[in-house]
Amino acid sequence: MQSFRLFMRLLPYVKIRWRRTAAAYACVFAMLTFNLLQPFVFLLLIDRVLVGRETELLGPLLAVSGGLALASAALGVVRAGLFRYLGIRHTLDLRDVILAHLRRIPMTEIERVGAGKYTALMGMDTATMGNFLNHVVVELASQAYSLVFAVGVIFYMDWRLGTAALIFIPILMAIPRLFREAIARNTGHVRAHNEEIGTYLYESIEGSREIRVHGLEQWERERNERQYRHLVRASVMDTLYRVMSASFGSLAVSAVIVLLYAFGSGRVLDGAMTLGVLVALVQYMNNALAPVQAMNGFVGELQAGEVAMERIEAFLRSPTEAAADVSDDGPEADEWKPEVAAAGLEVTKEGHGILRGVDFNVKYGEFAAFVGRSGAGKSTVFRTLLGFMEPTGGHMRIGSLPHGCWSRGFLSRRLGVVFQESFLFAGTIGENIRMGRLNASDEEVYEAACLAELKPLIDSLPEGLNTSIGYRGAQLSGGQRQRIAIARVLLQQPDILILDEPTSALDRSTETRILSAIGKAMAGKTVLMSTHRLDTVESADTIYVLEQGEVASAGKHAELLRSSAEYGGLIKRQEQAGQERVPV
Ligand SMILES: Nc1ncnc2c1ncn2[C@@H]1O[C@H](COP(=O)(O)OP(=O)(O)OP(=O)(O)O)[C@@H](O)[C@H]1O
Repeated sequence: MQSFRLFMRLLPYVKIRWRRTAAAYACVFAMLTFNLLQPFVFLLLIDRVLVGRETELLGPLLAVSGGLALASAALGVVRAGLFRYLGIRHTLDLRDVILAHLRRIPMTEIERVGAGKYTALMGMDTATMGNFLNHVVVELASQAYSLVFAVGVIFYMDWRLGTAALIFIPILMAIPRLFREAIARNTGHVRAHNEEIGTYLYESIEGSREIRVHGLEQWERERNERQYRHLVRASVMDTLYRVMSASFGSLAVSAVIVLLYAFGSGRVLDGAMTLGVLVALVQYMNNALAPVQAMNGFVGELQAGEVAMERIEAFLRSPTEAAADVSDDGPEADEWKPEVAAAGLEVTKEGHGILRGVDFNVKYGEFAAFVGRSGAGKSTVFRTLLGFMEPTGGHMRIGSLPHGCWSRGFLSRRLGVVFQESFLFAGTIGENIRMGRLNASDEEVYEAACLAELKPLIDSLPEGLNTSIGYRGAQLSGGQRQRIAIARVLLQQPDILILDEPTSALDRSTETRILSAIGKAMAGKTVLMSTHRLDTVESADTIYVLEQGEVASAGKHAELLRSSAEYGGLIKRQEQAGQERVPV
């Protein structure tokens, strides 16, 4: 029943692929039938050929037995191939479901949880469920079939033994219940520790540079070792309970077979039963009890499935973003206008106010700059605009509608972003730029690359745009990576462009040329940019000076120079920093 419930819970998330599944199960049941017919052939062999001396039956009976074995072996190969295919496909189905949900949950949640949990969900848990569906369920169905078939034959041969079998089977089936809870608990612990270790290992790889330069190898080993100890303890306990469950089952089966021999030998000696019938009965009793024992052995796997399913379901129940819809539908196309405004915008995290009543109004075609000291809240303004953080107060508007009215899909086609460290995917330079607009031609990609000052680099590479850039663009410099991200957004040609310190890794002259290229490409469109290099935003229509999550002052560069102490302070600090750098 537990397996059936688990099967029903899993069903909505996988595509069953009925034709292949039916073929695979047909192989299973045909194979089982062929195997279960063998003891009957041996019965005839012993009683009719060996005891009854009907030697003419020897050849045909051996041929039938050999034929059954061959057919069963051939079906076994087909069955293995079909279930392997289904197992992988079902695992991938589940991964797709998880990935689709991952795309809809808040970014802050993804950043908080980290990679370990999601890798464990998509790796271990989906594989466990793929295995459950295409190994555990199949085995349970096969065992149930063998059990019914064998008990039926035993009843047909000797009703008293059949009745005895019916009494023993439920007792054997009750054994795993003794261990079920302990197995579930330890399986859960193993998963949780694996998840933690997954996060640590991910960090060990991502943080390789820091670990080397700070000599953190010992710290890394100790940190891992603490988790390994918990994992080892839980894994050993998990295995011990599983083995105990299976061993108690085996012991009980052996006891039943010994009893059967004791009972049957007396009847054969009395002449009440033929030797062939005793041999066949022992085999059928084995066929009846082996499934029960096997089912006991599956308790561990069932519990692992139960734990994995709970984790998957809990994840799929986790709240999604309000505007997670990725379709291109806007509320009303003519409500769209590349304008952004906020009034009293508040963002709070764990009781701490990150944005505290921020006001801004960026009109169509304007260039707005957000400046301020580190931690002032500039990126948070952009992250909120991008839907990565939820406002906890105030209003934010895009076009003529509140921010939340627009679907993520609609906005993603109209908003372009360059982060300080944009993510580059393993692939070529061209592929990474083309992510801005997937249907762009090679010429358009090259043109965008040139605008982003990548022409000298691309022309110097033997494979040009087709050059692979390695994992996260590791084969490029920080500035080259930033320029690829800029080329990507220039190719996209968004209505609103958000630049979050997009040129921090570039030298002054490249930065100036790129900003001028962006300015030309985005002429007449709306640009929001944050930066620490104040001279790059002197031409902005409005500069918003943020301090501790509030807009301390706003206006044009010249106005702010006259009236804003905060802006003056920022410029002074920048000049001092510049002077301090000169002698170095
Ligand atoms: N997800 C989050 N949870 C909790 N606090 C956060 C979160 N994101 C940002 N903060 C906090 O909010 C404050 C503003 O961060 P933000 O990144 O917006 O600053 P910034 O002005 O862009 O800084 P920088 O110039 O250094 O990039 C910081 O104190 C930061 O620690």
